[in-house]
Amino acid sequence: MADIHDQFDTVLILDFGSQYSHLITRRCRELNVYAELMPCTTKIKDLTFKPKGIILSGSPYSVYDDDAPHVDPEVYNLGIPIMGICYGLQEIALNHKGTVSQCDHREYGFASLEPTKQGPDGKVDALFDGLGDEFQVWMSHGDQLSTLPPSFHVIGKTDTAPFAAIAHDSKPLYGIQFHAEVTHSPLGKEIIGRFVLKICACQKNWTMEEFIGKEIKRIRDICGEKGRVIGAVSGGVDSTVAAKLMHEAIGDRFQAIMVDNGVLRLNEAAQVNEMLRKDLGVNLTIVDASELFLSRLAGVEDPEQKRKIIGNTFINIFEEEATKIEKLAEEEEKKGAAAKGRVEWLLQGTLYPDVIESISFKGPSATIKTHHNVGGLLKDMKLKLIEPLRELFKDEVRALGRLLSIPAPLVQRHPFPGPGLAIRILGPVTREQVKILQLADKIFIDEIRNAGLYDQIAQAFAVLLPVRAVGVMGDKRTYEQVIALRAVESQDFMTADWYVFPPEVLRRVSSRITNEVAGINRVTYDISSKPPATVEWL
Ligand SMILES: Nc1ncnc2c1ncn2[C@@H]1O[C@H](COP(=O)(O)OP(=O)(O)OP(=O)(O)O)[C@@H](O)[C@H]1O
Ligand SMILES: O=c1[nH]c(=O)c2[nH+]cn([C@@H]3O[C@H](COP(=O)(O)O)[C@@H](O)[C@H]3O)c2[nH]1
Ligand SMILES: NC(=O)CC[C@H](N)C(=O)O
Ligand SMILES: [Mg+2]
Repeated sequence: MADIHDQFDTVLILDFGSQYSHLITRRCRELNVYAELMPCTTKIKDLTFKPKGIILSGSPYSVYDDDAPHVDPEVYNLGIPIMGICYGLQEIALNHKGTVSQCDHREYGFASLEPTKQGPDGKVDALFDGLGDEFQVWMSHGDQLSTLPPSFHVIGKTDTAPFAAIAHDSKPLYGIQFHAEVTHSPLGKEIIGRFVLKICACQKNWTMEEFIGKEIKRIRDICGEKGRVIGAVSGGVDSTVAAKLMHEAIGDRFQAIMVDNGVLRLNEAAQVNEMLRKDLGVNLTIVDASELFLSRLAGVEDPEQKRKIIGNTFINIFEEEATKIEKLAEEEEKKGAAAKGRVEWLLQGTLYPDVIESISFKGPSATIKTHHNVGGLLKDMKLKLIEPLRELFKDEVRALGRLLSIPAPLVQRHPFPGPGLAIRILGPVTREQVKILQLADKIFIDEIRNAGLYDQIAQAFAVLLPVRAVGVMGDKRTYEQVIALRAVESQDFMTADWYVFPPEVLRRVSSRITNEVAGINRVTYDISSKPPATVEWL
């Protein structure tokens, strides 16, 4: 089976645990060059493909730390271009007998890089050629090179770092002390581009147009003539794009299943049904399991327990449905229908950030909350996994969705968590509480859309608080619940900031919710960023 890195020129990013490693991967992809992240401990003999170039990331370690991670020295025998960023530069220097020492003071923030003129004709290195006599870069380090390794020369310096960028005299080996991958280095992407396009000579063919054709062929190869696939869909972007891609590849041999868990948004099941079946032509079964979910959730307040119950119930329902589909096919066959293939595969909408998290060199970080979805938990299922979006970032998935003619409102949809409204109702979940939250949430989202703000906001939703407040309505005292509104701007949901609304939008939302939703007499707006808060309240 042709793997993705056999089909596209690939830059390998070796991760030493920097918080920016994934950004290096992203920058290459934005330049239409396929890049993949692997732990720095990867052994070259275990690589199943030959990269066109390698980038060594930054790291929280110092190269001289006892437990500092080091690259397999075999990388230098591959004969391909290698560039180190920050720790990566220090690692290359150390591997070539240079020295690294602690700076007098840590350098964190902007610096001005001056490309150094080389040789008699005074040209600057190809990495910086034409970028100007001096340009802004962003630094984050406590160590720096104190002596240059033999056979290397300086290609750029700053006021405090005389070896801010270095290159080997005859081999394609480079090191830069600054972080070219962050947007605070305005020419950073251009510099990464010089490396991957000019020095590594990668083809610029990583586009979703190229990807679609190749991925559809790959799916067909994997599934064979008859193999059938089932997949859980939620109406969210990831599962919809994955479902549509499967449909393009194997048509009706793909069967989508949506579970109504009783904590979806207002009319969500009906809308997803309409969309997937009619607009996208995907085979869909909707299973109404709301009774079961809500009965298992009764009286539960603890957020992690809510997640666990929902995750487990999802699996139970999903397995039942998979078995039903298999049985049905067997019965039809017995009655003489043409033999259908076995349901061998389970589609999952896993994205690259999930993959990165699991392969990151740094290892597991503290669990803030367990993000539950369906597929990730199907441990003892006999089904094999098929994950067509495994290599993609969210914006690539959206671009893919547009190419697959998935309607724009769907492609731009805000994410919605698998455990749904259960983690937005702060007390126990009941049908009545779900109804209140569904109505308030719909008003909020409708008004955001009416104001033309939906696409500027990464995620918006209402939260139902378990407290009651006093109000006055029609001269009568009321004693009712409170809705909190949440809207955030975010690139990747790892960090987020609250969205600044025009006041009239908030006024309209508040007035509509208190007027139209029985049981609510007060609306508040959440002005917390992440960190220290999280996006969801639970
Ligand atoms: N109600 C549901 N019915 C069936 N599957 C679901 C349901 N909710 C979630 N899932 C499954 O869990 C997966 C993970 O959910 P997640 O919310 O992360 O992704 P998504 O819903 O596809 O996209 P988005 O992140 O945009 O909401 C989905 O891709 C889908 O396979
Ligand atoms: O599928 C999911 N299952 C979950 O249990 C879950 N919890 C949070 N989220 C979504 O993740 C993003 C970050 O949310 P937090 O800042 O609250 O962790 C936001 O987009 C959240 O909506 C979830 N998604
Ligand atoms: N960002 C980095 O890669 C830092 C590398 C190393 N820990 C230093 O302080 O210099
Ligand atoms: Mg979702």
